[in-house]
Amino acid sequence: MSGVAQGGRDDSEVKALLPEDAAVRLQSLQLAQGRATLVLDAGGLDAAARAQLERTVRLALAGSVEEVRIAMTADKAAAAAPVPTGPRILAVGSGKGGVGKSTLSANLAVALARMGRRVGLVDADIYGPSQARLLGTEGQRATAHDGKLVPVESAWGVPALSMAHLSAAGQAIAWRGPKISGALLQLVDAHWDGAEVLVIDLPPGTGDVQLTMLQRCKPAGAVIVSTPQDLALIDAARAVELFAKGGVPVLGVVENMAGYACPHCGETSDPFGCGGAESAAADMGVPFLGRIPLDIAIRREGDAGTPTAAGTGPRADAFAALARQVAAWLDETA
Ligand SMILES: Nc1ncnc2c1ncn2[C@@H]1O[C@H](COP(=O)(O)OP(=O)(O)OP(=O)(O)O)[C@@H](O)[C@H]1O
Repeated sequence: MSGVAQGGRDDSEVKALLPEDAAVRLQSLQLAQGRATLVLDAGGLDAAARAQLERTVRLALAGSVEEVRIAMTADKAAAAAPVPTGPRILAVGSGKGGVGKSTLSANLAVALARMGRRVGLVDADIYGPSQARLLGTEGQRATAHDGKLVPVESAWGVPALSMAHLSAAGQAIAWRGPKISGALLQLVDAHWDGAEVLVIDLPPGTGDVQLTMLQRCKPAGAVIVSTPQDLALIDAARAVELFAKGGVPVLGVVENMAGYACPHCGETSDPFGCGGAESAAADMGVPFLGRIPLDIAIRREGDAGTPTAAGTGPRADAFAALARQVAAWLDETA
């Protein structure tokens, strides 16, 4: 479907504004609400050349659209070929950082495992991995076999792979270069033998890792995490849009850090507001998957590597309720 930019310009007119070096690298262009989102093939370009390409595109489109978003893929040829993976991939994303996406990914995986599902966990936050800490596997290192990584086992029935598990194994499998996309693919295309679903904890935002995920890993679905604040919800809407445009069904939005139960008096308050994600999900036309309370015990348990979902009580139940919905979706879409 063609979009229309500021001043009534359509896709082809905007494309015509691009300098030739950018036009030949253009993989896709989308126009919506005055915003142009371009995916450019940056194969063979070093960091300086990528920055220069981005500057020329922004300059060329300035005044013609209100906002320009540019994503660069590393390699056109690589982008064409999907990675064959056994398990179905469930991406957990958020537009904004710090909303509890890693905490939610770990607990969702553990809650699914408790229901008897065979689930693995990939920490796609290449530069800021946190799953080794959340699952209590910090001291473990992944091994490699037949050129592929072997995930580490956690105590919660969830095998996992994270950059934090790789320092030794990285050398053993001849790391395929510094590209972040390559790193992600090695985590995904590993020995996930027997797993029916891989939960992937994505870094926040809509950058290289997300694009690699969409183009090469073909997620079966995505869960979006948001806190109740407006700013987080605006970014959540962007994440929903990114997956929807990539043809990935969005299972729905989870509201994290909703409702603070005071550990002293038991009174519940809503420091970040309440209900924002539910109405935002309705606006976005995606299901609302429920609330996870803001509870200091969830942070403590995460820091201690003993995921909340492995325990009992209302906060574990909140993750179990989410896992039931995901399990139902796995069955419906099998
Ligand atoms: N429901 C919750 N109640 C209390 N603390 C929480 C909750 N969810 C997450 N946290 C805490 O908030 C902090 C951020 O969580 P987390 O690292 O999971 O977020 P993230 O979205 O993955 O962050 P990043 O953008 O850095 O990847 C952590 O200290 C975590 O323990």
